[in-house]
Amino acid sequence: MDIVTAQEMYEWDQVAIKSAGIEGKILMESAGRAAADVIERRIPEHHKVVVLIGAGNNGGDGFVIARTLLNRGYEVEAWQVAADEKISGDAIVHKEIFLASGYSLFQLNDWDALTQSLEKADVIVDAMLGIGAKGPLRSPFNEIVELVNKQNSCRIAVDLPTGVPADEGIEEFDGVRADLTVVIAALKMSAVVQHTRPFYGEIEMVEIGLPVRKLRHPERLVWQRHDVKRSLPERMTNSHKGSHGKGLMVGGSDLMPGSIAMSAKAALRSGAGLLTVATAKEVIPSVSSYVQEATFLAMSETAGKITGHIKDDLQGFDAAAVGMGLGRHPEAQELIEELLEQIEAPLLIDADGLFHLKELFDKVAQRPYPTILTPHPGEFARLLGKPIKTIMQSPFAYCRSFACKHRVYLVLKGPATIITSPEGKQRVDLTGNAGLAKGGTGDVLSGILLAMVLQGGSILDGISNGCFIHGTTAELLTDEQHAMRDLLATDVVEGLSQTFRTFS
Ligand SMILES: NC(=O)C1=CN([C@@H]2O[C@H](COP(=O)(O)OP(=O)(O)OC[C@H]3O[C@@H](n4cnc5c(N)ncnc54)[C@H](O)[C@@H]3O)[C@@H](O)[C@H]2O)[C@@H](O)CC1
Ligand SMILES: Nc1ncnc2c1ncn2[C@@H]1O[C@H](COP(=O)(O)OP(=O)(O)O)[C@@H](O)[C@H]1O
Ligand SMILES: [K+]
Repeated sequence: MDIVTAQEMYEWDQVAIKSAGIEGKILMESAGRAAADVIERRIPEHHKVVVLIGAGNNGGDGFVIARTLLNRGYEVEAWQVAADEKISGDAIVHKEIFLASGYSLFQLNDWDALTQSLEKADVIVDAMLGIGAKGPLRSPFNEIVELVNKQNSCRIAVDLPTGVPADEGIEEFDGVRADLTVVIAALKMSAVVQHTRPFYGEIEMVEIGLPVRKLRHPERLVWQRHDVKRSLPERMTNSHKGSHGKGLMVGGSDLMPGSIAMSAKAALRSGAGLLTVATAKEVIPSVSSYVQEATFLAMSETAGKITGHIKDDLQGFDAAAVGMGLGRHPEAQELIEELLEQIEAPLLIDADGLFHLKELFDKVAQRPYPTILTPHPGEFARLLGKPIKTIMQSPFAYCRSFACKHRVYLVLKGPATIITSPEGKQRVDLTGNAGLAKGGTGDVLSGILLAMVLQGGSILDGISNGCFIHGTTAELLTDEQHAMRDLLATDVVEGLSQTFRTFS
């Protein structure tokens, strides 16, 4: 599922119109009818519907929706909330068809009448502004949005809630708070950005007949189950443990032995062939009792934290992960530096491993092997030296420029996890739920990601699959045996079996 900016969406429309000969008014008819189908499926026939219609193409969709629902017997009041002379483009055509079909239109001459109409409505359809909205809402839209948000009725937005910017990066705005948004043809960026996402409510996407093969797809999409099914490496019948990768995991300390333990178990539960855990000597017994399948490298330690070097040969590993429960002591920086220089394979850096990384960016960029960083927003903000709020307002742009500049794969974790390749390709994982908002779930993710990288295929596919599997496991667990409140990171580790079974 593509994620587009307003500009990219307009380019698609132009391809449809100019290259494929699908006129704008046909696209509008398709969009409006598809949205009406969604609305019809969601509401009982006796419900009173008010459709609020703006001047541009979003308003045009509104004329089609109102006409279609009226044709199908719904009680609909269609309100044109822009002046007659402002109605533009294909919306003019659909206004004429609406009127010529024998239906009447309410005009915004009398605020009391609109207020009464909205108060009586069971459903308010917002077809006022879509991707064309620019700047703060002007009158009367600002007043109408306020009025709409006060109602108890169900609010259904067309394409995007009026007032919400389509793109990332806009902090100040006021918008319709929709219960459901019928998204046309592709997700707009703001549908997955933290501060704009809540305005959309539930999201349902409709297809409007765009010529998909002719479109220039942005390298930005939602990673879905069918993508995982297609790209998850198969386990061959005659494989042996070496076929599935030999992994190294470095981390753990006396006060955080659980992190590396959960990462290690998650990696093994996700298919890693062989796993060696390098950790402080005194930490080994607690980790090994939880992960009996792993082997260990005892690292020298000071006050329960790894301080020494890895003396073992680092050549034989197919991938490594470092940072989980490592601690933020100065010696950790030397360890990360050593791994960046010596691991001749993909290296994933998480948690405390990211703490000193700002000092090591040169080493990261120089690596001829893939480096994968998995920060949460706080860790990413630290790496960038910018406030979390600033980054989370434009996460796609920040992730892209960071990943390209430092030549890394970046996994910015959250309810919408953004995965970026060093070339700037972006994938969003929308799986998971607030059950994962707990300490330790990031460690589990690191383990899963290491295992995915170990098992071959492209790194970008592997880490995208890992994020999907992590989130889907939480969903399966909270659907069945757990509530979001009680779900633990260790439950996610054990729940992986259930998820993998759905892929076999
Ligand atoms: N061929 C197409 O382009 C298609 C477009 N579609 C719909 O068209 C929408 C985009 O249409 P438009 O480009 O006409 O844009 P919009 O309909 O989103 O908005 C344009 C109108 O809003 C006004 N406006 C902009 N910013 C404003 C503000 N801050 N306060 C008050 N008024 C403001 C403009 O003056 C203009 O009248 C999409 O979101 C989608 O719903 C669909 O019908 C499918 C086909
Ligand atoms: N509300 C949420 N919805 C979906 N996923 C979430 C949510 N909160 C957290 N997660 C996921 O849980 C994990 C948390 O990772 P992280 O913050 O590193 O935790 P920790 O360091 O405690 O292990 C990430 O994969 C993140 O995407
Ligand atoms: K809208």
